[in-house]
Formats: sequence, C-alpha cells, structure tokens
Amino acid sequence: MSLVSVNGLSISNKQKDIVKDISFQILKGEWLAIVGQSGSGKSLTSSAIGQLLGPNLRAAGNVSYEGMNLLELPPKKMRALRGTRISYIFQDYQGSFTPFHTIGRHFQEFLKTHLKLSKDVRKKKAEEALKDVGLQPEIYSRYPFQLSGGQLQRVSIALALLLEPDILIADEPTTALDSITSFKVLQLLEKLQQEKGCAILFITHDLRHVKNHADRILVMKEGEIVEQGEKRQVLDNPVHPYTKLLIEASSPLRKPATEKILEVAK
Ligand SMILES: Nc1ncnc2c1ncn2[C@@H]1O[C@H](COP(=O)(O)OP(=O)(O)OP(=O)(O)O)[C@@H](O)[C@H]1O
Repeated sequence: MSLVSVNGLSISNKQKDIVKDISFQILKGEWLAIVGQSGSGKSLTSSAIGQLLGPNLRAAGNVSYEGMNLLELPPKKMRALRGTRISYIFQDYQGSFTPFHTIGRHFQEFLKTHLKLSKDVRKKKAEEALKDVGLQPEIYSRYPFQLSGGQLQRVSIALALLLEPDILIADEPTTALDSITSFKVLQLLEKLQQEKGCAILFITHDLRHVKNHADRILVMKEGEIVEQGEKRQVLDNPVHPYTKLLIEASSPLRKPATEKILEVAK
C-alpha cells in the first residue's frame, strides 16, 4: 500500500532543473533505498518531501501523503508533521544537537512541543527510548560531546522514532561512522522498523547496506530515476547501464570499472 506518492517532482534553482520530473512511491513499512552518484539529486529529493529545501530552490509536482500535497502544505502544518509523522536523520547528526543542552533536555523539549505530558512522564519516555536503541539511562544527563558518534546517532534515531512516525527519511545516516558501528546502527534501525512498522527512505552511496536492508531500490543519475524495482530484481538483473556499473563497482570480487564509471559520471 502506498504511503507517499511522488508524482512529477522537479527541483530547480533559477538556472536549471536539478531533479527532473521524477515519480515513485514509498510503500507502507518498506525500506526504500535511493542510490546514485554524488550530486544526482538524492538528498534534494528527500529534503523536498519535508519542505527542507534551501530558499533558492523550488519544488514542483506532487508529493501526496494522506490526501495532502506536501509541497503545498502551509509551513506551520509541515512543521507539525515533521518529527511526528515524517522524521529525518542525517549524516551530520552532530548538527542535530544543541551542544550545551543535555540529551535529556533534547528529549524534554521535543516531547513538550508535541505532547501534553508531565516532566516525569517525559523523562520516563526518554529513558525507554534510549533503552530501545541500546543505550543506558545515564545517557539522559550527558551532553552530546560526551558521546561517541555511534551513540549520538543512536540518540538521533531514538528521537526520530519517538512519536512512531509513518516514515523515517535517513540521509546517509552512517557515512560519518566506522564500518562496524554503521553495521550495528543499521541492524538496529531495521529491528526498530520491524517493531514499529514505519517505512524508511534510505539515501546511500553504499550498496552493501542496500543489499543488507532494502526492500526496493531507486537508482538516480543526473536528477533522473534511471531504474527502480525490487532489490533482488535490480541487483540480480539490472537493466540500465549505470545500475550495472554501480553494482560492478561495489563488488569486492570484481575489479572496479573505474574508467567506465568516471565516464558515466561525467
Ligand atoms: N541549495 C542549492 N542550490 C543550488 N544547487 C544545489 C543546492 N543544493 C544542492 N545543489 C546541487 O544539486 C545537485 C544535487 O544535490 P544533492 O545533494 O541532492 O545530491 P546527492 O545525490 O544527494 O549527492 P551526495 O551523494 O553527494 O550527497 C548537486 O549538483 C548539488 O550541487
């Protein structure tokens, strides 16, 4: 069942279209990965869904969610949806935290904005959420700089999932983490996704993560979707030459076709 339906989305600045008339669906509870070369428009696409584009960019088309076009939603309504029904986590998780506020204060303020609960209940909810992402309750009184990258990204996952959103948009959430920590964070994300039933729109460069976790894949190149389908179909029988190159380049057993990739990436 479709949760979000993107139809004819274009993103442009004054000079040109950067994302060009793309259409795709995010299905309820699925893990949809967007892959593609740097600059292909993955992040802009995910930002447009939550009206997070920079002021010099314009999105046209339709992003349908529960009968609304998210592109045209008044900013106040969009802010109310973000964090509750549609959540984000980013590569730059450090930037999501105020350095001189404890982790507990981040939870307190987030919950205060969205729910009417007493301070003690908010604290209890925060500690439970920390436990869900494998962190000790003591983390509540720590400051962001006292946590490792992996711990901090877990906290941002806990915050993003706190109000059980329908969709979590994860824009390269593990790029800044070492590979073992990335692996653990993504395992955790998949476990929570299964428990809570939310869909994940996952932006990544890394086909290994796609192989491990995605249900479906969208391949973007130069602002267009060149291929989309079920994971196995796309990985085992890629149709577009660019998808074939991406897969070839990510295979540890084959010599990366660097020259060809550079040529396609031009
Ligand atoms: N605010 C902006 N104004 C103008 N151009 C922008 C803006 N933000 C991004 N771009 C350009 O739009 C293109 C797509 O950017 P986007 O960040 O979506 O790419 P991406 O596929 O997510 O890349 P990466 O994998 O490197 O993060 C890039 O060429 C980028 O330079």
